[in-house]
Amino acid sequence: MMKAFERIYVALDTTEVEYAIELAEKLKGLVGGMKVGKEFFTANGPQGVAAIRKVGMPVFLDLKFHDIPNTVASAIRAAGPIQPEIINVHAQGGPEMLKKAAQAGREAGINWTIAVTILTALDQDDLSAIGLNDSVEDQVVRLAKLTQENGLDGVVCSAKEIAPIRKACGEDFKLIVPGIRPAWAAKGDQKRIMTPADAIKAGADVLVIGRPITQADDPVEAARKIAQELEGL
Ligand SMILES: O=C(O)c1cc(=O)[nH]c(=O)n1[C@@H]1O[C@H](COP(=O)(O)O)[C@@H](O)[C@H]1O
Repeated sequence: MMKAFERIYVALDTTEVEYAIELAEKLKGLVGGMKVGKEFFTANGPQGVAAIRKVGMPVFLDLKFHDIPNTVASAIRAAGPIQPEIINVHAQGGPEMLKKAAQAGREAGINWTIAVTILTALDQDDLSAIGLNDSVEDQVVRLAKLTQENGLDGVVCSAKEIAPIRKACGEDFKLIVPGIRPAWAAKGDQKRIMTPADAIKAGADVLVIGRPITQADDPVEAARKIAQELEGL
């Protein structure tokens, strides 16, 4: 059973490796892990990720691979030596890509290989603009089922879709949820959002939280406040 604070992964969206290490050191013991994405990885590569791992925190390598099946599988195998706890691809890469990604994740010894459904910065109008005329919820559930059928461990989704995905995919399927905004934080570019406590109550396994912690005047205090909101739920 995960403790409440262990469900929080902090998004290290920065190019600055020293700052990232310092933040990871300060947040160790207050949150469950660090999420390293395209900005940090493009600037600092696998060595940068290794420096975060060295702090002693699990890492979610968020590179959202979306390419032909062979390329995605090879990229996941290449991530093996970095030893991320979680890695992700885009579910829109299709069934064959998902299957190969799941296999590669297992071969690489990565604990959870998961797929992004519909990004939390998109809403119904954005889906229409790219020619997807189903509701956000139907499209997310379709992609979650496809992800599960092809052997991955879970999905990234907004908190708004936790209930329908749980219904479709069951209790063991991992739900990693960004677009988290405490009542006191700015929404920024996120559109499908929820508070940390409500997302956990809805059934999220992991909360991905960036700016509400990293851009706070005191990130340690912000992380502590969020962890406290989750205690005893
Ligand atoms: O895969 C992700 O982590 C992800 C998927 C998604 O649908 N939406 C989303 O915001 N994310 C990531 O989650 C983090 C959210 O950061 P904040 O909006 O600052 O809390 C960013 O690093 C995003 O890249």
